[in-house]
This record gives sequence, C-alpha cells and structure tokens, in this order.
Amino acid sequence: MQFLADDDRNQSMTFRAPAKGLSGRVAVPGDKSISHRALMFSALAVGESRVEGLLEGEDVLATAAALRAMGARIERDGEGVWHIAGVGVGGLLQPQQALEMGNSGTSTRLLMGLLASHDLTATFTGDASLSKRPMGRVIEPLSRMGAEFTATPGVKGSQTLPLTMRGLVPAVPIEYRLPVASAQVKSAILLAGLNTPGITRVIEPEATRDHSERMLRGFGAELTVEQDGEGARIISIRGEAELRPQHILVPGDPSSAAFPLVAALIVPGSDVTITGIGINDTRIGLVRLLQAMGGDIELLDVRDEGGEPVADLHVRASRLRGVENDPADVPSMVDEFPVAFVAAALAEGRSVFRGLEELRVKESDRIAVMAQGLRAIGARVEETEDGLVIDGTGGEPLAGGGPIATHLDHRIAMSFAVAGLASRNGVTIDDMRPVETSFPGFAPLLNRIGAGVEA
Ligand SMILES: O=C(O)C1=C[C@@H](OP(=O)(O)O)[C@@H](O)[C@H](O)C1
Ligand SMILES: C=C(OP(=O)(O)O)C(=O)O
Repeated sequence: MQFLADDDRNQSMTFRAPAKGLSGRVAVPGDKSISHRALMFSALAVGESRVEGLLEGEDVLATAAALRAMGARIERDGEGVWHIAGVGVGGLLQPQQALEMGNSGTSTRLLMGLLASHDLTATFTGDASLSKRPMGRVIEPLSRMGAEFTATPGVKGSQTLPLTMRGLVPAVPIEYRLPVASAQVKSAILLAGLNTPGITRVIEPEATRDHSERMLRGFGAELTVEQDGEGARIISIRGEAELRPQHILVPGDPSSAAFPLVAALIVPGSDVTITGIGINDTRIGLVRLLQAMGGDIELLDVRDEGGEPVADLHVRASRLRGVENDPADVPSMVDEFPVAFVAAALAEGRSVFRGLEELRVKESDRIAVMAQGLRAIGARVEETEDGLVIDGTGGEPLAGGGPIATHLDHRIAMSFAVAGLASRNGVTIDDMRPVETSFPGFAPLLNRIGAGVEA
C-alpha cells in the first residue's frame, strides 16, 4: 500500500471566499467507523458479505489490507461496492509481514482487539502521527485477556507503535470499566471477546458511538446492552460466536458532512442539502451544538438504512451566537470540534469549549494546533488545559493567511479549508494529502456546491 509518508511532496492549497453563497445537493463518502467495522466483522463471518457505500479512504484501505494479509478475501466490485469472504471467528491466519496501519487509530486499536484472541503474532506499524498516539489504553485490557505486547525491536513497556502483539487462545474473558470515553477501546475489547469463551463485559460510564454493538448484533452475535443505576452502559458479548454474512449499507459520514455543513452556515447566502447522512444519536453532537448557536439546520426525510438512522441535512447560512459546550456531549462530536471552533470563530460573542482532553491525542494535538492556526488567520482564541475560549467576529470574515501546518491531520486540513471560505484573503493549507485518509474528493465536493477551489 502507498501511504502519505511514502511521498514527501506536500500538496499545498488555498481556499478563498466564493463570489456567492454555496448551493446545491451533495453526498459525502461513507462513514469511516462503520466502514472499518463492516470489513472486520465480514472477515469473521462464515460466507460472503457485501458492502455498499464503503469509504474508500486510506484508513479503511489499511484495514482491508491487514485483513487480506491474514486470509480474508476482500474484493472491490465497483465504486464503494465490495464483497468479503470471511474466515469465521478465530480463523484469521498469521500475517507474513508487519501490518501497516498508516494514519489510522481505529484500524490499529480494533485490529489489536480482534487479534488478541487469535493464535498469532502481529507487528503493527504506522506513520509519524500514529506512532505518537497512546496504545496503553488497549494494551491494558487486552493484556488482562492474555495478549502479550512488546515494542519492536524487543523493548519492554513501550506503549506506542511499532508494537508486536502475541494473541492467546483461549483468551480470558474480562469485565472492564472504561477509564476514558473511547469507542475504539470499547470495540477492541468486544472484538477480543468474540473468540473468547464465556462473557466479556465492557462498562462505559459515558456513551460513545455504538456502531460495534449494532453491527455485531446484526451479524448474529449474542450481545446485550443494559444500564446501571448511574446511567453507565453495560455491554456483554458471548464469545465463540458464529457470525452470519450480511449485506451492509454504509450511510454518509456525519464527521465528513460536518465540513460542508459548517461551510454553508458561515458563507453568506448559502443553501445546501447534504444527503444520506448517518444521524445516530451518538454521532451528531455537532448538529445539536450548531443549532444551539442559531444554525439553521433541518433533518429531512429521516429514515432507517441497514440498522442506522439516516437523514438529509438541509442547511442555510445563519447568524451564529457563541456557545458553551456540555462536556457530557463530547463523545458525540469528538472529531467535529476542530470545525466547530471555526464556526465559533465567526459567531457573535464568546464560546467556551471544555472537557476536550482527548483531542490532544488524536492525529495531532487538536487543541493546540487549532488555537495556533486560528490565531494565525486572525481569530481571537485562548487555549486552556481542556479546551478553547474563542471570541467570535460576529459574522465578519477572518483575515486569512497561512500556510497552516496540518501535522498529518485530515481534520485540521479540512477545518482550515472551511475557514478559508469565510476569509478576506484566503487560507493556505500546507498539505492537503492527509484528507485522503477519510474524505477522498473533498475539494471537488466543495466545488460542486460552488466553492471555486483551484486545485
Ligand atoms: O471507534 C471509532 O470508529 C472512532 C472512535 C473515536 O476515537 P476514540 O475511541 O479514541 O475516541 C473517533 O475519534 C475516531 O475517529 C473513530
Ligand atoms: C481520530 C480520528 O481517527 P483515528 O483515531 O481512526 O485515527 C479521526 O478520524 O478524526
């Protein structure tokens, strides 16, 4: 596989205010979280699954390549349409080479879980960004289940990639209370539990995206979700499951829709519809926050597609007001904060964002990088330990400038691209290549609604 790191030419790009408002109907690529899971669960089913609307971004392709290297047959039939011949739970084979995870935290942590209860040894490598991200959060529970981790080559105790993991069969079922609100950690444990005798249980005090639970049930796993007296979710999975192949329809990614959504709110005169977006409650905190800021967003034609709620988002340019986020809503918009900061920078009055510590361990330190970049283009921003305080312009365009350093972080690149559309002088992004991890076709899509971006 060819990843960003293999090509050292930056792709700089400048985003400027369009002459008139954005308009039209567009669809964004498939949901990244659901796409990873569709491939992984299909690879473990007995028989052939079919996926439509799969995100063909680098992160998901890294998952596909890893599963292929361990014996699953994964083939592309057409744009977004793939079929997967699974090997059965516990049936993955020893990979002959290191598993190259590129930029993808989800691939790494979920596959570590999946392999923890397989009789094999796998080495995980990643790019410069992924190699700094904390893996201790999965190493800890998976070690309790019996997996062994060593840093490559041979250093004990390292909690960053490259790492080598040896799985255990049979693994030991655990009950684990999540110390951080993380769907990746939850999913890693549930995936390890699939091939573990007995019941594996995860307790999550704060609800995170529940795609793994919904999809595992759809594939026929015995999985229950209960609530305790304090509102924590208790998720139990019975191991040694047999998964049945499925036909999966992947909805549009709300985390990708976030960019044209905020763009339409802040470019005067805009009227845009983004079709077929997943509106699972655990994912659309951004829509709720933008509506609280006065954003004119309607959810049209709400329907169910393949076990997930979906709608068209109709959005019109709006006068936004400053807002304070509810820290309890952080997991439901965790990847959307960078672009929410851009909306706040153009709102009237002060916005206060708190409880965002997790943003510091994403593809970049998204609190620090956004604070620095927003200041560089003329926004008034103060960084705190767990968030930002932003004094908005009240609808006046930002000055613009750059080049903004994206630090191998797709969401930083796309957030500043959106800021450029509401700036006097344009915003230059140092390198747009990271966008390929989650949103292939990002700039052409903005052009379809009239952004006028020059490639
Ligand atoms: O489970 C998933 O698919 C994801 C969970 C979130 O990460 P954390 O679990 O680290 O919060 C999110 O940031 C990531 O983009 C995708
Ligand atoms: C954090 C993200 O992804 P991952 O953890 O999979 O790298 C993201 O897409 O914003």
